[in-house]
Amino acid sequence: MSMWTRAPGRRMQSPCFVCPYPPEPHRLAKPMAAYSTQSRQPAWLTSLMSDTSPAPRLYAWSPDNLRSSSESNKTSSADQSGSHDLDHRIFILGIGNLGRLYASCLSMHTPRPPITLVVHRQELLSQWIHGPGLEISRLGRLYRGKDEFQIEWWTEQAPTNGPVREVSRASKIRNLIVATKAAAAMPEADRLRRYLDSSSSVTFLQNGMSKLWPPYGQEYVAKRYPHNDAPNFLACVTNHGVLSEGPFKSVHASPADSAIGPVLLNTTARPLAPSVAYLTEAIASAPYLNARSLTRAELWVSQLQKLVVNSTINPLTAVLRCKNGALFENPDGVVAKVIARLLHESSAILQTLINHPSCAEILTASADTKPAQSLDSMREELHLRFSFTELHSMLYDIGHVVKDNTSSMLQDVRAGKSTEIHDFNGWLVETAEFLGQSSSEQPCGLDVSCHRALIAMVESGTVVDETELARHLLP
Ligand SMILES: CC(C)(CO)[C@@H](O)C(=O)[O-]
Repeated sequence: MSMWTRAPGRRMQSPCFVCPYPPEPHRLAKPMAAYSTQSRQPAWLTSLMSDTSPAPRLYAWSPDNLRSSSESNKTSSADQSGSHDLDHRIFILGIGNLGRLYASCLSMHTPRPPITLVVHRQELLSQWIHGPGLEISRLGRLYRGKDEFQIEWWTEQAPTNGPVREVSRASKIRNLIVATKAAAAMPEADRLRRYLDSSSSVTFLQNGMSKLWPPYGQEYVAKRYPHNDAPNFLACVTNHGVLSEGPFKSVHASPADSAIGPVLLNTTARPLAPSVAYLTEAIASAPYLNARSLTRAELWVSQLQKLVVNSTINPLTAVLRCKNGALFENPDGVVAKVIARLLHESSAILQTLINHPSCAEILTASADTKPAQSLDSMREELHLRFSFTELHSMLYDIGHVVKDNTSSMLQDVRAGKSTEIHDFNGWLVETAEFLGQSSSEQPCGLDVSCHRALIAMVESGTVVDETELARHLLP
């Protein structure tokens, strides 16, 4: 059983959360009314919609476009990725830690699917040409892969040297994994809309809640794909701890597990695109990924649980500048007290959220393939799962598994990159505000003061020791 579905006793083995394998996602996700954590349109959607220009034509630069013309005459790597293999080709956009992990695991399938890595800078193409390829060390063994992959850089600028090809040879991409940082994920997927349609499956790997949960997924799709030709959107929850050691090189420091499930499928296309099952199965059965497929409701719950982990471990390790395991060393210390405060706030938010009317349809969406379970009993189970005690023991279990890793947020701050604090703690704060505003009977005053203070610390680049942490975050 996945660490994320650890259950109080056997209660979570109820029909609602037992996942049939392989999945039947097309029967699970139906268009539904809304769940939103905001009453206004979110900034990411406003920003995408403010761009009314047509979807850009994009060119796929390959190493052949950087080599001299005599060299590129000798090579034909760009020609290998013809449109004939599109049904099986998996494009991975963003080759950071998670992109590397998924690419390496997918490449270990027998037979190996064709895989194209898509980098976001021309410089990375040059580095790839001269480097050893993708390297991941795991449990003392080194995985190395170069010929296993095609590599491309996608840009509006046509190459001036070598073959001039459009992305996916101007056909529709069938299988796309978006492995960028959270803030770039929707803008990147949106930029590719010329190459996506109902035959496409787009799987997001980012931590945090998917932006395409109702209602904004439907709103986005209605605006960008007005002819019912939207791609199918899926997401993964990744619990592995991966540490970057430079471009294309990572340590799989804490092997754990992953899950994949549907967020928003195009059910107007009948039959559902084969890419949904193909990509789901490719990920669910990839060596070393230890992944499984989830129903839509399970994915939503799993993302919420992972959010609790990321909104606790990531910012605390960022401000304390420590490895994950250091947070859990002293069960009576200051850090343990701060963790408890954060978890009390998170627990209250999630327990209120699951009782909000807008969540009913997400929770009941899988009922068509399973023996009926009443919404009330599902809520009762989730109430228990999101209790302080359950979240606390889940976090400490995970903390143990990923103790040797350096959190993605600490890696980001050390590399001078922006963090995902708004996608984690920020989401919780916004959700608490939404629940406070929309509660008609009695206003629920959800305390988010510890999450708020932690956001401010991360945003201002504050680094503290335990004494100062207590001063900032304990009453
Ligand atoms: C599980 C996790 C906290 C391990 O470091 C990871 O999600 C991360 O670093 O973001």
